[in-house]
Amino acid sequence: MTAREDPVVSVQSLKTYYHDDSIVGAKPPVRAVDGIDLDIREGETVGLVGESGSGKTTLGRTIIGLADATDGVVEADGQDVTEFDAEQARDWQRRVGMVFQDPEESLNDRMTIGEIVQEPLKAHDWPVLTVAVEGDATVRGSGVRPAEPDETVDLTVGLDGDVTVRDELPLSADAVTAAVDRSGDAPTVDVTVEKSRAEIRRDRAFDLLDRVGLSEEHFYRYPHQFSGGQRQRIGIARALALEPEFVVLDEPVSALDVSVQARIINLLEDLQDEMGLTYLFIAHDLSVVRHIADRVAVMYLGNVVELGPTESVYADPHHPYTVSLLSAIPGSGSPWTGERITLRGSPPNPRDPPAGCPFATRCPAKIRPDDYDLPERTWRALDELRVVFRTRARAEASAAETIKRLIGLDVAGQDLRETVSDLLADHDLPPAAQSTVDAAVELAAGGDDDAAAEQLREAFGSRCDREHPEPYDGGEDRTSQCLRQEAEYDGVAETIRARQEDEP
Ligand SMILES: Nc1ncnc2c1ncn2[C@@H]1O[C@H](COP(=O)(O)OP(=O)(O)OP(=O)(O)O)[C@@H](O)[C@H]1O
Repeated sequence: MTAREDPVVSVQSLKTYYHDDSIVGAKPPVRAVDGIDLDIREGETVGLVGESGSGKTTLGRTIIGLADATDGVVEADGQDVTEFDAEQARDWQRRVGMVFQDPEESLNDRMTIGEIVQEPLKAHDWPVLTVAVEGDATVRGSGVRPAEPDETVDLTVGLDGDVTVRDELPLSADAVTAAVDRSGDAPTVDVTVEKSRAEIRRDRAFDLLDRVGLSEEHFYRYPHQFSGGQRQRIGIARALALEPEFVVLDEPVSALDVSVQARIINLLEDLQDEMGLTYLFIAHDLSVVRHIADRVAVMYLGNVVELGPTESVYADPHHPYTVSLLSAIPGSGSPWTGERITLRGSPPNPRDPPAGCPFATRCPAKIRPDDYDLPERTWRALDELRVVFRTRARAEASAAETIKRLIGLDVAGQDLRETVSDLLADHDLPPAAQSTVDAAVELAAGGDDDAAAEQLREAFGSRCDREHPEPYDGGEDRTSQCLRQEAEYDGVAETIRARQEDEP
């Protein structure tokens, strides 16, 4: 669907860190969300992708107020969600919903489907019907209150006592009477609802089950009696119970068979159209969000490294991490025509992220200094050598042991110099580079591993290791956080292709 421009939620410089509870020996916090800017516009679906642990769930939970922000702003209707008091937070909870990945775990097996779907209704004491009266009037009655300006109106009462009920409510106008007393200065309206709130809740649950493709007969059954796809439908009905505007869908189809996935995605799209919903759709790979997302946000180590309209990002990814994710889509669906990119190693520890670009340690398009013309594999060997010295400086372990762990070499009995030459054995370093390495090894052998690492950094270090990239405006509603977007550098895809050709 076409999104309108207004953001429902505007995330600004958001950080969510998890701190250890223990005071003694506390580790640095996990920087799950580490400085994110993201507007989610009314009516759109933003696909949030990235590998496990990149912080997707934490971002979704922080937006809807289930996780505490450490810093930054989550703005909705001009207010900062992260600063809400208890009552405002409760109000916000009504306006947002969340669907979880594993319908098996997220549904309580001791509750019937009817109870599960009604749970949020009861928790929020729903319904208290909002009443709008023509002109200035006082509203009285149990289970009703006057509608605030800009609030959804449940009952509209005319001064002749005529009542109109909002279509979405399971309540007929016959069940509501309004007695208008005009004897005072302003009219007073006494509203009586003949249907109990429990009955309205039950009928609302029936409606919700119907909307998600289940039926009344399922009301008294238990979750274990349903298939995975049906359980996810129940999870969706529960998330929509309070008519939210914004829903976080956290891997809603990842646990389902492929054939079922398509049906659930279709259902979510239909519900979005019918109810005017805005979605944040979390998935770990790009193939799932391709059809449902208007825009895609790619997350890595607590950062949104690329953001843009889905088709545009697919056709021409700007960030090397996006390129690598796209290259992993199996079959002909991938717009990346090069070889699959296998990222080296694993993501850095989010308690201790790199100082520069978060992706620098694994980036297949890392910027290299102009001083030497070396093949990429040699640059990587030099990076590894620097990590060895740094790790050795920190851990005070023997360099041989460190190297052994890092690259799996058999180094038993060898000394530092030998293991370093093993690491660089297949690489042809120009004399100037070789003497820099030799000097660094001497420093390390003399016990000054820090100086050795620093020497290598000065000679062979990359901008990417030092500078955290700012969001770069790529035009056409696109941003990416990669220094390679600057005009002086070759493009990301082009660089990766050239490096792949260099090293079959
Ligand atoms: N309650 C918590 N306490 C401490 N660390 C946490 C907590 N929840 C998540 N983390 C850590 O925060 C980081 C981000 O986790 P998060 O679940 O947000 O990522 P994700 O991208 O959604 O991953 P997944 O797809 O595996 O859920 C991870 O390193 C994770 O281990």
